Amino acid sequence: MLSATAITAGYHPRQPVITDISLAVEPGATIGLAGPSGSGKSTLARVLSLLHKPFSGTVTIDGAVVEGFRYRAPRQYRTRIGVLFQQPRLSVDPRMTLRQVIAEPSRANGKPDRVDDLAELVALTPDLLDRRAHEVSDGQLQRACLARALALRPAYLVCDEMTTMLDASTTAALVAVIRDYQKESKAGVLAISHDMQLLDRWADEVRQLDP
Ligand SMILES: Nc1ncnc2c1ncn2[C@@H]1O[C@H](COP(=O)(O)OP(=O)(O)OP(=O)(O)O)[C@@H](O)[C@H]1O
Repeated sequence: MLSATAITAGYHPRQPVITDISLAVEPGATIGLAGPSGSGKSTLARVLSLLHKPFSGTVTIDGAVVEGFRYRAPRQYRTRIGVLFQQPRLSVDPRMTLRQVIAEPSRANGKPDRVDDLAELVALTPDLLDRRAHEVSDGQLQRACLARALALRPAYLVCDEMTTMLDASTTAALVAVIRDYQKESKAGVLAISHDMQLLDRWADEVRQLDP
């Protein structure tokens, strides 16, 4: 289980964005997270992805309490959590080809890169793999980001407004890829979205963050 317990977090200690929030993602489950803009959904997602250190509270992964966040997060925990963001362009080095983007986590961890299999999984055709980020659409780039997020076969996937920039058919295709991966791997998913219809269809349970 990936869980946050009594998390208080934000960017200024005197003005936390979220206060005393607890949330758990069981293996195989999809938890939706909704709430108005500014309520702290992304902040909570970043804490759970070990990218942001909370002021207080704990994150545990499969029973182990995480002691370090950001660059201090132990690799064995970081690699268990895949992350997808709203704007793929901000999370990709523009000098890289899609092939390099998808291969990056495997290379960094000394594993075989499986780029062709991962590209097929997210329906990226081979000709796209040699293009750079500015030579593909948002949807194609988000497909590459999903392939990158799945590269190390994470036990948990945090999707922060992953589909906001995408059209309905690309959204449906990416959600289907995640569902298939989940069926086969029993991964737990945290899905953040403004789109309640999407969350109702996608998630087993939807949590609402208050303003
Ligand atoms: N890096 C940052 N530095 C300072 N304040 C920030 C930072 N990131 C977010 N905030 C502030 O924290 C609050 C919560 O932001 P957050 O992005 O977590 O909310 P959200 O619910 O995900 O919003 P949205 O639905 O608009 O994405 C907002 O008031 C925002 O301005």
